Amino acid sequence: MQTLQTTSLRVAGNQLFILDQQALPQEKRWLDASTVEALVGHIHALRVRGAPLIGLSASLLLALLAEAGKSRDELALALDTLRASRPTAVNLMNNLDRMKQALWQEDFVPALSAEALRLIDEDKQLCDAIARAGSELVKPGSRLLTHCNTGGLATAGVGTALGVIAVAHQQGKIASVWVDETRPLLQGGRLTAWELGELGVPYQLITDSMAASLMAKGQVDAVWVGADRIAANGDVANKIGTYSLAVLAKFHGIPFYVAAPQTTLDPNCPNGDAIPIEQRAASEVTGVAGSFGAVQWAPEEAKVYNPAFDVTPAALISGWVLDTGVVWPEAVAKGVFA
Ligand SMILES: CSC[C@H]1O[C@H](OP(=O)(O)O)[C@H](O)[C@@H]1O
Repeated sequence: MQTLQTTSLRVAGNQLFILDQQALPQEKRWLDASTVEALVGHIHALRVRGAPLIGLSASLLLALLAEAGKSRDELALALDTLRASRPTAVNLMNNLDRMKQALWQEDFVPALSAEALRLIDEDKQLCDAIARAGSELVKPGSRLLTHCNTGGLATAGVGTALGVIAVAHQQGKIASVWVDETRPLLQGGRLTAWELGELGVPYQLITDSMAASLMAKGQVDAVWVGADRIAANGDVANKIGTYSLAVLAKFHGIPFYVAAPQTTLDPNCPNGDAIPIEQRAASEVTGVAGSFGAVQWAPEEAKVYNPAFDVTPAALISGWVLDTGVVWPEAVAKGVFA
């Protein structure tokens, strides 16, 4: 496969490398992800993360394994293993379903490579389209609030919600961005802060618990988040803490937008109750770990509830900003996502 580089993926010499997103921003560390075991480990540990990126990394690896001579049966097993690596973000399943179609073609090696590269190029274009559509909703002088990380690190392009913010910034419409640190894994405090700094977008980092008082003070003009899965009725699974932001935004009359590509839609999932929510390790809540080391502060015996995502009901969402344009609640109520 040709040499390829995105913000957090690299293909060189038929090997896949990933930018370790758990080491950022203190360290830019590229790690080998050229086996199923290695990539699954990176996905489990969120060294590779972000709904679109998880699917794209898995697709690229499958294509590289095919070029390395793996049999169709070995590739089918690899595909199933990768497909099960994280349960909530549907982009992974959607991408690998397309790769499976390529796998069953007679000349499957070039078919897999072509499909993986097509998915990468499509995601870049999807991000650009989302950013164009979403930036039109951003008014001059906006103070936006965002949660988790939805930028170039999580996609092959400019990002989803963060792509909207980046383009709106280029248009001179962003006064500032409130960045939720996003406990427990701090994707906002580590990754979004880093990406917005690189982009020169003015931002202030806040703890997740500060969003409510900022809204009460009239300091937030709109909330922009990404998505891991959009159900047929418009319910959205996203990083834990998104639902509380949506409730707060509704209470304060603040627009709440979800930005996502088509690959996040799941018409086979009737509503948010049917979205599998990944439960993660207690150690992510009882302490913190990164390239700086690790520290634990809660009692060893502490019982912990650590869902990686929550579900925001469609009734709390002002608009779904997709690559095909903005989808408003009336259309969602009529079943546009079904
Ligand atoms: C454009 S990324 C979408 C989505 O993925 C993130 O989850 P994670 O960091 O666990 O992979 C987060 O929910 C983002 O909103």
